[in-house]
Amino acid sequence: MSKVRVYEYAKKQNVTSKEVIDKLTTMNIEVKNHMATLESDAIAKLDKAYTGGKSSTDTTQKPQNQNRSTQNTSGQQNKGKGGGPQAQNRGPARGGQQGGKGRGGQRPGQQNRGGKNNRNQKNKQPFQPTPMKHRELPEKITFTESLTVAALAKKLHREPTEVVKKLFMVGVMATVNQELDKDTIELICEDYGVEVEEEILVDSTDLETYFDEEVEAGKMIERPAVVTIMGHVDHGKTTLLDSIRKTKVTAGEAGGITQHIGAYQIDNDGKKITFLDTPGHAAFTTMRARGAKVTDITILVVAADDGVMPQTVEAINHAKAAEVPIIIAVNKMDKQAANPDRVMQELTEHGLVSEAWGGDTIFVPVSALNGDGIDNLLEMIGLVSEVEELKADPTRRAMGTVIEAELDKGRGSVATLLVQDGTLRVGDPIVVGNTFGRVRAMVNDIGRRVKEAGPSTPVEITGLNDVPLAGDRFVVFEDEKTARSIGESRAQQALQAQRGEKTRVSLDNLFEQMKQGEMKDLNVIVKGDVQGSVEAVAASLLKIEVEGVNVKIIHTAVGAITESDITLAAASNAIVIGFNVRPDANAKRAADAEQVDVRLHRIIYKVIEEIESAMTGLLDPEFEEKVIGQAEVRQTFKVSKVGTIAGSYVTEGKITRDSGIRLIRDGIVVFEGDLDTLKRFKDDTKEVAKGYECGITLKNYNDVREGDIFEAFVMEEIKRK
Ligand SMILES: Nc1nc2c(ncn2[C@@H]2O[C@H](COP(=O)(O)OP(=O)(O)OP(=O)(O)O)[C@@H](O)[C@H]2O)c(=O)[nH]1
Repeated sequence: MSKVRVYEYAKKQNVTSKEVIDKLTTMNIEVKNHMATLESDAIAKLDKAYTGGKSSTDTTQKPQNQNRSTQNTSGQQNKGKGGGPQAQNRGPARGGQQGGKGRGGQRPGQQNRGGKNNRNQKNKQPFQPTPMKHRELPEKITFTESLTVAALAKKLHREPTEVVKKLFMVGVMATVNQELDKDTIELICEDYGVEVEEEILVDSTDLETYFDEEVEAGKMIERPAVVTIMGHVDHGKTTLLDSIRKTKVTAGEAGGITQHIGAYQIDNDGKKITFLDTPGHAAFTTMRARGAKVTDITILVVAADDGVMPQTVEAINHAKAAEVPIIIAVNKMDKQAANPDRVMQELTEHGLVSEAWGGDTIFVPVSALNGDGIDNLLEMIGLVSEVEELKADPTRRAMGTVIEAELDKGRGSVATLLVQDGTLRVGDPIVVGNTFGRVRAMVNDIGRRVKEAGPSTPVEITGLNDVPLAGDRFVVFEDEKTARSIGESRAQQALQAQRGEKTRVSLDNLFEQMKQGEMKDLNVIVKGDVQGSVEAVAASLLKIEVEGVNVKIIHTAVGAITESDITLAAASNAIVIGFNVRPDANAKRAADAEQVDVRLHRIIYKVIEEIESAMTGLLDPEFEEKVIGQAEVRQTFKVSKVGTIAGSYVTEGKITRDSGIRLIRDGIVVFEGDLDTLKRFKDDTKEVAKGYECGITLKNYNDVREGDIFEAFVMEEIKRK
């Protein structure tokens, strides 16, 4: 019979050590304390008292899954008293724990092991203690995304093999290094009775996440609307901006007339409105392309004497793509030639129907020059802002967008920021795009130094380590160290991203994106040579029916593909179709840089075919012609049945048997077709290189003359982007 200490015995009987000691005292058995060893006769007596004589230390009676504790107990036996308190501790502790958790279930594997141990015990082989400490199951574990079996076992303080067995029991065959998904992890943890929680990793360097932070509804207050003015060249954007500012800037403010930064704020009957002075639509869309939505309302200026012009349409489409409400300012109403009805009529064609005509677009006749109608315009802005319910929480950390930024010789990096939420203060540690710093000085729209700026306020700041880009987001952090580390890792990431690839939609990856459910709308911009062809292409595109994706025409116009088209395409993840038109040099460069897919066509059904096949994943490989060589005809021989043999001399590159041939006479292509035979002396040959003579005949063409030039070309498949 084994020796057992008092506390061990107490644990087995689920009583306190003191109770056991008391009982022993009544039996006249003296023990010093709970660590005292019980002799076998004492155990027998206690057993009698507690269990009516059934031995409590008889290990062979126990469930097999307690074999490990048995193992330890037998170890203690072998080692005798030298086993030390810790070693003695293990066996019973585990036994108690298992009993406590009420888990009597046995696994076949464990039985086997138990059997083996029992044999060991019988053979009295020296005991090898298990290296892993037996630890209690944790109450709760956490994981992110997934865990390997080994990692899960470690978190559960269990042997990996035990977890593998458990998995096996629930029908999951897994090796120790296999990744387990969320469901499986939860299943296993449930089986162990351990709570489990998935931790969602938040990327602290992603500034957008701060914009998405939950805010208390109670702290939200009304904020000024942010307005952008757009329109065709010379329709009066600048004049309107000036006119609004002059009428509304308080007279007492010295220097209030000169606008200091690319945005300003006015007070209209106690309500503030912020105007952004973005030069043109491109800037507006560039910001959007960078993920920033800054504009709440767009004022579209249309000169009443000129009507809707190409850039008016472009502005409409930019605003629509950004889903920003549009107010029409029909300008130059003071002019004799003003014809507001015509403006209304023309805009109807672009889906902007005036309220007077039963639509819901606000039209305000104004004269930016003499100030007529400006009050009405501001009132309408107020009305739309109310409908939009523009709100922000001034108590939050400040965040917003860069309106413009530059490097100033004296002051270093200078950035105009639009605070969109929270309140920005001098001294705030800040991350702006891929730059960081502390707000050193802050200046408002009229050049005054300010200490803080609330929602919808434009301010100019200094104190950044580098110059950010227009459209970059900014977020304030609790300390400079955090700001620095986030700013630095963002700069690092940006560098890596520059080297890596962007995934813009292109016809080549369209099908892939559709399959992955990333694409619901295929945004398309159509540019064409004449209005008729643009409309025809757009109409045919809209007729394409492929399940899972919708063609959405976001902009159409007559003329070459411009940089602005590319910017809009990049911001809206659109492809550009050019029908009988080409991109200009700037557009080409921008398309390359932004990786916008530009498709050029001359035949409508080809456009449709291409888009359709891209949608169904059947896009044919694209080929490009490559000129491989040139030969000059030195002499011709007419041979009956064969035709004209051109004795030629290869002047450049090479001519190959399977190349296509263009026959050029006086700079004009007179024939294009296939080569029939290519011979060196009398033998057929596969290719003839520069500096050699050869005989060439063409398939179905005999009018070859001395002095003609053969241009050899091959069609090469080009790798899709
Ligand atoms: N008669 C009249 N002229 C106006 C009015 N608004 C603007 N103009 C004139 O129209 C011309 C163009 O005005 P701008 O404000 O520069 O036009 P813009 O749209 O800003 O032009 P860009 O900056 O070139 O795109 C200027 O000569 C203005 O004086 C108006 O309400 N009435």
